[in-house]
Amino acid sequence: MNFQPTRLPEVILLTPRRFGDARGWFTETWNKRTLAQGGIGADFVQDNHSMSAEVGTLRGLHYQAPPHAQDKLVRCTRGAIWDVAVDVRRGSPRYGQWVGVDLTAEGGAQLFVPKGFLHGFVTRTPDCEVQYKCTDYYAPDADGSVAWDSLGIDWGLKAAPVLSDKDRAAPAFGDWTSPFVMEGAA
Ligand SMILES: Cc1cn([C@H]2C[C@H](O)[C@@H](COP(=O)(O)OP(=O)(O)O[C@H]3O[C@H](C)C(=O)[C@H](O)[C@H]3O)O2)c(=O)[nH]c1=O
Repeated sequence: MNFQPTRLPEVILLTPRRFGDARGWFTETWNKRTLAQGGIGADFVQDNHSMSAEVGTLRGLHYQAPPHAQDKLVRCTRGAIWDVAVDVRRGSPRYGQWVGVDLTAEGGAQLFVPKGFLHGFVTRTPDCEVQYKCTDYYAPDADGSVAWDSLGIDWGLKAAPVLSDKDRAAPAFGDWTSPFVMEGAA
Protein backbone atom coordinates (compact mmCIF):
# COMPACT_ATOMS: atom_id res chain seq x y z
CA MET A 1 0.00 0.00 0.00
CA ASN A 2 1.41 3.41 -0.95
CA PHE A 3 0.44 6.33 1.29
CA GLN A 4 0.81 9.79 -0.26
CA PRO A 5 -0.27 12.87 1.72
CA THR A 6 -1.88 15.52 -0.49
CA ARG A 7 -1.32 19.27 -0.22
CA LEU A 8 -3.75 19.03 2.70
CA PRO A 9 -1.54 16.66 4.72
CA GLU A 10 -4.39 15.01 6.65
CA VAL A 11 -6.03 14.02 3.33
CA ILE A 12 -4.13 10.99 2.11
CA LEU A 13 -4.07 9.23 -1.27
CA LEU A 14 -3.72 5.48 -0.87
CA THR A 15 -2.79 3.11 -3.67
CA PRO A 16 -3.22 -0.57 -2.82
CA ARG A 17 -0.90 -3.05 -4.48
CA ARG A 18 -2.45 -5.14 -7.29
CA PHE A 19 -1.20 -8.68 -7.85
CA GLY A 20 -1.57 -9.45 -11.54
CA ASP A 21 -1.54 -12.83 -13.19
CA ALA A 22 -2.88 -14.47 -16.35
CA ARG A 23 -6.43 -14.34 -14.90
CA GLY A 24 -6.39 -10.63 -14.06
CA TRP A 25 -5.50 -9.16 -10.65
CA PHE A 26 -6.12 -9.30 -6.89
CA THR A 27 -5.88 -6.49 -4.37
CA GLU A 28 -6.69 -5.93 -0.72
CA THR A 29 -8.95 -2.87 -0.92
CA TRP A 30 -8.98 -2.39 2.85
CA ASN A 31 -6.86 -3.84 5.66
CA LYS A 32 -7.18 -2.29 9.11
CA ARG A 33 -3.62 -3.30 10.08
CA THR A 34 -2.14 -1.93 6.85
CA LEU A 35 -3.89 1.40 7.33
CA ALA A 36 -2.79 1.56 10.97
CA GLN A 37 0.81 0.96 9.86
CA GLY A 38 0.33 3.96 7.57
CA GLY A 39 -0.91 6.08 10.47
CA ILE A 40 -4.65 5.79 9.70
CA GLY A 41 -6.40 4.38 12.75
CA ALA A 42 -9.93 4.87 11.45
CA ASP A 43 -12.54 2.46 12.80
CA PHE A 44 -15.00 2.08 9.90
CA VAL A 45 -18.56 1.00 10.68
CA GLN A 46 -20.50 1.59 7.44
CA ASP A 47 -19.90 1.02 3.72
CA ASN A 48 -21.64 3.23 1.17
CA HIS A 49 -22.06 2.70 -2.57
CA SER A 50 -23.53 5.20 -5.03
CA MET A 51 -24.10 5.08 -8.79
CA SER A 52 -24.39 8.22 -10.88
CA ALA A 53 -25.79 7.73 -14.39
CA GLU A 54 -24.61 10.94 -16.04
CA VAL A 55 -21.18 12.41 -16.61
CA GLY A 56 -20.89 15.63 -14.60
CA THR A 57 -22.98 14.42 -11.65
CA LEU A 58 -21.73 16.31 -8.61
CA ARG A 59 -22.40 15.01 -5.10
CA GLY A 60 -21.19 17.46 -2.47
CA LEU A 61 -19.91 19.22 -0.59
CA HIS A 62 -21.06 17.14 2.36
CA TYR A 63 -20.32 16.49 6.03
CA GLN A 64 -21.89 15.05 9.14
CA ALA A 65 -21.56 17.38 12.14
CA PRO A 66 -20.11 16.24 15.46
CA PRO A 67 -20.81 13.99 17.35
CA HIS A 68 -21.55 12.06 14.15
CA ALA A 69 -18.59 13.28 12.10
CA GLN A 70 -17.16 10.71 9.69
CA ASP A 71 -13.75 9.81 8.38
CA LYS A 72 -14.19 8.41 4.86
CA LEU A 73 -12.14 6.11 2.65
CA VAL A 74 -13.33 6.69 -0.91
CA ARG A 75 -12.75 4.69 -4.08
CA CYS A 76 -14.23 4.63 -7.56
CA THR A 77 -15.21 1.11 -8.57
CA ARG A 78 -16.64 1.89 -12.04
CA GLY A 79 -15.46 4.73 -14.27
CA ALA A 80 -13.69 7.79 -12.91
CA ILE A 81 -14.32 10.74 -10.56
CA TRP A 82 -12.62 13.94 -9.44
CA ASP A 83 -12.73 13.61 -5.65
CA VAL A 84 -12.49 16.74 -3.50
CA ALA A 85 -11.86 17.45 0.18
CA VAL A 86 -11.96 20.85 1.92
CA ASP A 87 -10.42 21.69 5.29
CA VAL A 88 -13.21 23.30 7.36
CA ARG A 89 -11.69 22.96 10.84
CA ARG A 90 -11.86 26.32 12.58
CA GLY A 91 -8.34 27.21 13.68
CA SER A 92 -6.70 25.29 10.85
CA PRO A 93 -4.01 27.25 8.95
CA ARG A 94 -5.51 25.64 5.82
CA TYR A 95 -9.13 26.55 6.64
CA GLY A 96 -11.13 26.73 3.41
CA GLN A 97 -8.38 25.18 1.31
CA TRP A 98 -9.28 22.28 -1.00
CA VAL A 99 -7.59 19.41 -2.75
CA GLY A 100 -8.83 17.29 -5.65
CA VAL A 101 -7.61 13.95 -6.97
CA ASP A 102 -8.55 11.64 -9.82
CA LEU A 103 -9.91 8.30 -8.58
CA THR A 104 -10.53 5.63 -11.21
CA ALA A 105 -11.70 2.03 -11.12
CA GLU A 106 -8.76 1.17 -13.39
CA GLY A 107 -6.14 2.81 -11.13
CA GLY A 108 -7.60 1.63 -7.82
CA ALA A 109 -6.40 4.62 -5.77
CA GLN A 110 -8.42 5.68 -2.71
CA LEU A 111 -8.72 8.95 -0.82
CA PHE A 112 -8.82 9.18 2.98
CA VAL A 113 -10.95 12.18 3.99
CA PRO A 114 -10.86 12.77 7.76
CA LYS A 115 -13.47 14.36 10.02
CA GLY A 116 -13.44 18.13 9.70
CA PHE A 117 -13.21 18.02 5.91
CA LEU A 118 -16.03 18.52 3.43
CA HIS A 119 -16.24 15.79 0.79
CA GLY A 120 -17.62 15.79 -2.71
CA PHE A 121 -16.98 14.38 -6.16
CA VAL A 122 -17.92 14.91 -9.77
CA THR A 123 -18.18 12.04 -12.23
CA ARG A 124 -16.03 11.90 -15.35
CA THR A 125 -17.79 8.86 -16.87
CA PRO A 126 -21.40 7.63 -17.20
CA ASP A 127 -22.78 4.93 -14.89
CA CYS A 128 -20.06 5.81 -12.39
CA GLU A 129 -19.88 3.90 -9.10
CA VAL A 130 -18.26 5.10 -5.89
CA GLN A 131 -17.83 3.02 -2.75
CA TYR A 132 -16.63 4.42 0.55
CA LYS A 133 -16.19 3.41 4.16
CA CYS A 134 -17.33 5.68 7.00
CA THR A 135 -16.38 5.79 10.68
CA ASP A 136 -19.84 6.73 11.90
CA TYR A 137 -23.36 5.73 10.99
CA TYR A 138 -25.65 7.82 8.84
CA ALA A 139 -27.20 10.55 10.99
CA PRO A 140 -29.64 12.59 8.87
CA ASP A 141 -30.06 15.25 11.57
CA ALA A 142 -26.29 15.82 11.49
CA ASP A 143 -26.06 15.73 7.67
CA GLY A 144 -25.00 19.01 6.05
CA SER A 145 -23.94 20.54 2.74
CA VAL A 146 -21.97 23.55 1.49
CA ALA A 147 -22.47 24.91 -2.03
CA TRP A 148 -20.11 23.20 -4.47
CA ASP A 149 -19.45 26.47 -6.33
CA SER A 150 -18.71 28.70 -3.32
CA LEU A 151 -15.06 27.83 -2.73
CA GLY A 152 -13.35 28.41 -6.07
CA ILE A 153 -12.90 24.67 -6.66
CA ASP A 154 -11.95 23.72 -10.21
CA TRP A 155 -14.31 20.79 -10.88
CA GLY A 156 -13.28 20.52 -14.54
CA LEU A 157 -16.91 20.79 -15.61
CA LYS A 158 -17.83 21.23 -19.28
CA ALA A 159 -21.49 22.02 -18.47
CA ALA A 160 -23.71 22.67 -15.46
CA PRO A 161 -23.47 19.70 -13.07
CA VAL A 162 -26.27 17.27 -12.26
CA LEU A 163 -27.18 18.08 -8.63
CA SER A 164 -29.62 16.87 -6.00
CA ASP A 165 -32.18 19.37 -4.70
CA LYS A 166 -30.30 19.31 -1.40
CA ASP A 167 -27.03 20.28 -3.07
CA ARG A 168 -28.72 22.91 -5.24
CA ALA A 169 -30.04 24.58 -2.05
CA ALA A 170 -26.81 24.31 -0.02
CA PRO A 171 -25.51 27.50 1.69
CA ALA A 172 -22.47 29.26 0.31
CA PHE A 173 -19.25 28.71 2.23
CA GLY A 174 -19.18 32.40 3.24
CA ASP A 175 -22.68 32.12 4.75
CA TRP A 176 -21.94 28.94 6.67
CA THR A 177 -20.47 28.32 10.13
CA SER A 178 -18.34 25.22 10.40
CA PRO A 179 -19.14 22.91 13.32
CA PHE A 180 -15.55 21.62 13.28
CA VAL A 181 -12.60 22.89 15.35
CA MET A 182 -9.01 21.84 14.70
CA GLU A 183 -7.65 19.70 17.54
CA GLY A 184 -5.44 21.83 19.74
CA ALA A 185 -6.71 25.07 18.26
CA ALA A 186 -7.61 27.79 20.77
C1 LIG B 1 -25.31 9.32 2.89
C2 LIG B 1 -26.46 8.39 3.15
C3 LIG B 1 -27.67 8.55 2.49
N1 LIG B 1 -28.70 7.69 2.74
C4 LIG B 1 -29.96 7.88 2.01
C5 LIG B 1 -30.60 9.23 2.22
C6 LIG B 1 -31.25 9.55 0.90
O1 LIG B 1 -32.57 9.01 0.87
C7 LIG B 1 -30.40 8.79 -0.13
C8 LIG B 1 -29.45 9.69 -0.88
O2 LIG B 1 -28.73 10.44 0.07
P1 LIG B 1 -27.84 11.69 -0.41
O3 LIG B 1 -28.59 12.46 -1.43
O4 LIG B 1 -27.39 12.40 0.85
O5 LIG B 1 -26.63 10.93 -1.10
P2 LIG B 1 -25.29 11.67 -1.66
O6 LIG B 1 -25.64 12.97 -2.31
O7 LIG B 1 -24.58 10.63 -2.43
O8 LIG B 1 -24.49 12.01 -0.33
C9 LIG B 1 -23.26 11.42 -0.04
O9 LIG B 1 -22.32 11.94 -0.95
C10 LIG B 1 -21.17 12.58 -0.46
C11 LIG B 1 -20.11 12.54 -1.54
C12 LIG B 1 -20.66 12.08 0.83
O10 LIG B 1 -19.47 12.11 1.12
C13 LIG B 1 -21.63 11.62 1.84
O11 LIG B 1 -21.32 10.30 2.25
C14 LIG B 1 -23.03 11.68 1.43
O12 LIG B 1 -23.49 12.96 1.80
O13 LIG B 1 -29.66 7.81 0.62
C15 LIG B 1 -28.58 6.64 3.64
O14 LIG B 1 -29.53 5.86 3.86
N2 LIG B 1 -27.39 6.48 4.31
C16 LIG B 1 -26.32 7.31 4.09
O15 LIG B 1 -25.25 7.12 4.71
